[in-house]
Amino acid sequence: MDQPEDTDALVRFENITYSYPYSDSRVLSDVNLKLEKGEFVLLAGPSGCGKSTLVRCLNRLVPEISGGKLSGRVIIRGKDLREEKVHKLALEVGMVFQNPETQLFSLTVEDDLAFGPENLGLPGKEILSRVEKSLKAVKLEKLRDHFIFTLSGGEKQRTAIGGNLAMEPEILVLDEPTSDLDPSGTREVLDLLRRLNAEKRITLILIEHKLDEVFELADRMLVMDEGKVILDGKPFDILCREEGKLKKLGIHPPQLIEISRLLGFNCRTSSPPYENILKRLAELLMPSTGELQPESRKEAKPKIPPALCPEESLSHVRIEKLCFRREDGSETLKNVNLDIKYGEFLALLGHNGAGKTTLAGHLMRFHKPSSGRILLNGKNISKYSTAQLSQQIGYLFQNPDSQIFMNSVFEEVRFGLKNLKIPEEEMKKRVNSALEMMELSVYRNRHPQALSRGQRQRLAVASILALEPDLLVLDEPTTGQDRGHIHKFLDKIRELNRLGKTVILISHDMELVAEYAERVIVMKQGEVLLDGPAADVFSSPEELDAAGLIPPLPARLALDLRKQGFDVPGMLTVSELKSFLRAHNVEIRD
Ligand SMILES: Nc1ncnc2c1ncn2[C@@H]1O[C@H](COP(=O)(O)OP(=O)(O)OP(=O)(O)O)[C@@H](O)[C@H]1O
Ligand SMILES: Nc1ncnc2c1ncn2[C@@H]1O[C@H](COP(=O)(O)OP(=O)(O)OP(=O)(O)O)[C@@H](O)[C@H]1O
Repeated sequence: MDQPEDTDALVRFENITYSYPYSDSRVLSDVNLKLEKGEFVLLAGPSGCGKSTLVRCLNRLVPEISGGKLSGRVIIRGKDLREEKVHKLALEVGMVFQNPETQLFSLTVEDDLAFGPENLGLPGKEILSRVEKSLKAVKLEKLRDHFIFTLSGGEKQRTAIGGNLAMEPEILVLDEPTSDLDPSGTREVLDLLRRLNAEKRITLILIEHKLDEVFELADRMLVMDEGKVILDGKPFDILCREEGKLKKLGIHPPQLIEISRLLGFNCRTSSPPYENILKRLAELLMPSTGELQPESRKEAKPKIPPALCPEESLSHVRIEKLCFRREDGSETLKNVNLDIKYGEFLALLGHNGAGKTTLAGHLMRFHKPSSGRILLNGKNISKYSTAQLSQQIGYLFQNPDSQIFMNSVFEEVRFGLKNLKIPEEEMKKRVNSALEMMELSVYRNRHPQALSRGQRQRLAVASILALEPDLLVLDEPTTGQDRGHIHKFLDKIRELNRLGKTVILISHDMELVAEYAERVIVMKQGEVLLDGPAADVFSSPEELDAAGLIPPLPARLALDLRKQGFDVPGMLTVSELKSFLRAHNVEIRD
């Protein structure tokens, strides 16, 4: 029987069930949802649960482009989308995809932002004004004339968001829009979304794995699992009430909620402001640490670019006076000196466009230095080809699609091993174990492009792990992954590191860096700004701020407690904070 039309809801999903072509398994299973105009909805769920597929029903990319079987209806403003044209919907429902490269087609940043409004047939003046507003909103004014192919990952992400903003759509779907952005860029974009939602009442659907920055912005949180919406409510309520269920799905509570709960705050409707958490911590520590101890404050001192180590033989990688000037004359790397020892777990951080990927790419000779040199195992790499280097270095590209090209998941992992001429039996063993490690065994015969983004990312990682290289260079390996998979994967990397592998991790995720990396290098505009143990670097908020970075919450709390005179060590993670409080007999709720 037809349900009566609900004229209030902006969007209705009615009994949506969907399977991809050549597959009987349901990726969406009887989804029923109503979204009101102006709602800010946070959509979470483990990698592969169907989030991207669900939102793609809103502009009929599913099933018009994807193929497959869709039953049920999606209704926007009372209109059944089956009667709408896909190209028209693309203008009404803005969509920022996970991989920005799939939606940038113009030559320059400015052209790309103008593309949508031009297609709407708007007058020239209006187009110009929208482009200007969007450029400003995503802070790309300075790069307006730059060619898209020259942009860094984060700059591309900003362009994709800007392009959608310029269309001023009524509904805007963002599929992990901040995954490639630096922390301050993330805050800016989220602030922009908050304003768009509040001032223009744009309905927002935000898909995110990392909830820390977003949960306070959303009015509503939806959690999916295996093609179904299993939780629907206020973010605070869900995060507090359903912690166990969420953790099982790999959705970890934001640090703010975790710490607030530890300290006995009630977070069912809101979280306490940072100042209140700090105050509570100070109160709790007061009796046990006794009086204030300003003189014992240990100001951590990160090393500023280190002097070159004279003992070359100890270095796994040694970068000496490396400069890289591009054809357009821009200096992307300026006198970089680094000495990386065997078995180090090092994180390379910096704002979008700081030069991290360019530096890492030098190790593989994707770029040739303008001056300076790089030694690998004491040998100048200028003698080696990229193919030779790839036998010693496992290099994970920022975008997994840049390195996936075989026709099945199994073949993809086997490919690199074939090049190493490893015997067939050994090869199979390694492929199977890498697929198992990355929880991809069930997809072994599937085409890689028929995987979700998180699954493709894990496939790229599996291909590298199978090679068992001595040096792993991982350029933002955690994008598109739920926290459960991220921890399993990074635990594995840590295990390899403990067995002696050297790891260079490029990341914008400060929490993960704080948890896993021993040494942190911060780049700013092509130079090394900070280099030292993680605890020291995260105790330098001013320098980090200059590089667009924000220390994780426990590190900020420790720093502020020290400023108040408490003798608190540099703490990087919630578990370190817990141990510290326990050691000081502070009662916490665990
Ligand atoms: N073209 C396709 N053919 C067959 N199966 C597909 C195809 N694309 C995606 N899938 C499968 O559909 C399921 C849902 O994928 P979807 O991309 O919607 O997940 P997701 O929740 O957005 O994941 P992620 O967080 O990793 O992006 C996954 O198990 C994926 O393997
Ligand atoms: N092919 C190119 N031509 C000209 N400039 C380029 C090219 N590739 C990158 N750049 C510029 O070099 C700078 C450094 O880029 P890189 O990708 O190394 O930055 P990143 O620190 O890895 O940034 P992100 O965090 O955004 O990935 C950026 O400003 C970028 O615009």
